[in-house]
Amino acid sequence: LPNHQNDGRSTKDAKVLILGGGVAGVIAARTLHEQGMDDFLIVEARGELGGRMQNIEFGAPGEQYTIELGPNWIQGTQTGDGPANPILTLARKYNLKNQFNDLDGSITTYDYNGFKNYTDLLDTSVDQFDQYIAVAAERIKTQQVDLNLQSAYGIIGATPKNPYEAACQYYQVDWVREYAQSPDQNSWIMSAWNNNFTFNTDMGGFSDTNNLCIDPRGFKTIIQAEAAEFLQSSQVSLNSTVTSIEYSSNGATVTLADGSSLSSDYVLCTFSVGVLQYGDVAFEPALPAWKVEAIQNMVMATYTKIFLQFTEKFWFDTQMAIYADKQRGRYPIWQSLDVVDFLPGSGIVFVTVTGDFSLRIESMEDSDVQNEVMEVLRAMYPNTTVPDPVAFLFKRWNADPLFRGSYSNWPASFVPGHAENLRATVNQRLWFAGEATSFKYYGFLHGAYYEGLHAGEEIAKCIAGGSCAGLQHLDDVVDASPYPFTSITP
Ligand SMILES: Cc1cc2nc3c(=O)[nH]c(=O)nc-3n(C[C@H](O)[C@H](O)[C@H](O)COP(=O)(O)OP(=O)(O)OC[C@H]3O[C@@H](n4cnc5c(N)ncnc54)[C@H](O)[C@@H]3O)c2cc1C
Repeated sequence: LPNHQNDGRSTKDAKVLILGGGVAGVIAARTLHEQGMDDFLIVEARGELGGRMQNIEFGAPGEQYTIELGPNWIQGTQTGDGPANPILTLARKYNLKNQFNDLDGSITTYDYNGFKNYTDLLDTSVDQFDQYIAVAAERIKTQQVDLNLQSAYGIIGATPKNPYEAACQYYQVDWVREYAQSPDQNSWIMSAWNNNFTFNTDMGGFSDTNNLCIDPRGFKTIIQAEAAEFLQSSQVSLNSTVTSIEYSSNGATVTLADGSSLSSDYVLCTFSVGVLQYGDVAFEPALPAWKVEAIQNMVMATYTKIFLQFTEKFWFDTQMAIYADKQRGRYPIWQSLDVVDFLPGSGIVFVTVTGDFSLRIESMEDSDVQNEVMEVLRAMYPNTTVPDPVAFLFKRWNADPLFRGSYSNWPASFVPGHAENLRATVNQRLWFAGEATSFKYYGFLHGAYYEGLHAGEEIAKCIAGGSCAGLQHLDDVVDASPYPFTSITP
């Protein structure tokens, strides 16, 4: 048998198995490579790298355009020569075509009877959003308990009272800031800080600008091109679905769907928290209770873009539109790609739904969803003969076993100890990284980027040092106090 012991390589299949070839996996691999450690293997179920960065050609034959099913924006760019979002840095390096998306100023508003101007309410909802962030900062100073956003809006006196206020709140909370969950499912304090770290330059954020990727190569091109700079074909195994991960303090063995297995000294798991919650991958031994609690306590939100193409544009000339329905979250946010800065002449408009509404439409037939969407569009344009679309498409992110949702979102019951445990190493050998393990930028591409970087650096240190404890965890996340009302008799 060949013996690799003397050439510095592991006798196992790789020193590090990187499970998942999304942003976190690719950047972890690049980091190991930069540290001179090339004995790693990326194991990815799909036929390409990029993970949730996915695009397709959409439209009638001969009228097709590249659209993004997953991430679309570089969120928070750069202010002057301040810190740059690393996704922006990659975009610059690979000449990614991206454009400023005017999410504050280029908006038309509608309700179920057609056009209706309520942009003043939108301005109010921006002020309310700023207020809830400011109050969250005060609560942190005095170590007050986290609450959910619905409570936050109630406390600052901003609970929506009609469909217009609800639509504007949805725009600010569920949509612009991409929490993709209704306010009752969001942490107040952490969502405020998640917002600040990316968008608020006073808090170290990049900028409050969102740039939309409209590159015909697709957004994923930046991560694939980056991988092409350092990755050898022997360092990546595509079309390889992991079914189980066996780990001990000596290393790990990963089993694939075809029955084959791979062994390593270290394993870095970058699967989404949705995949981990769902139990798509078996861990042997079962993960410890502190890790299970952290995984199950995070929320995997779903964000769904529903694309339509028409032969002729009949809709708003702004980049954005808001539709206020009697039911909050029913086909509320519309984006036109058929504008001068994006894909002029494309005839493409799309509507986004999130959270429970996403789950609802994932359980429906495409044709039924299309009928509902068209009903809304026809209500928005009562005096126009709105034809049926020539193309219609949406991706079911929650049903996809490789993702089980779109991105993580911190609920009020998730406290910093849980975040530490979500990221912590198990038995020194089993590591975790991905957008969800980012304290500051969970949910975002740049969160996945920084987490891949961090895990790569830490694993490289372990390898260089011979061994190490990994990232530490708390055995118990303690936040509760004993039942205090001793004077109350049962
Ligand atoms: C609809 C949508 C819109 C978004 N919008 C934005 C946006 O505009 N801006 C932004 O910054 N972020 C956005 N995001 C979030 C962003 O896409 C993620 O934060 C980021 O891509 C996560 O990268 P990751 O490496 O952590 O995980 P992933 O990209 O999920 O990588 C994990 C990899 O593991 C693979 N995998 C899973 N299970 C297995 C298995 N059993 N065996 C082998 N491989 C497996 C998956 O195929 C995947 O490639 C959006 C996401 C979605 C879905």
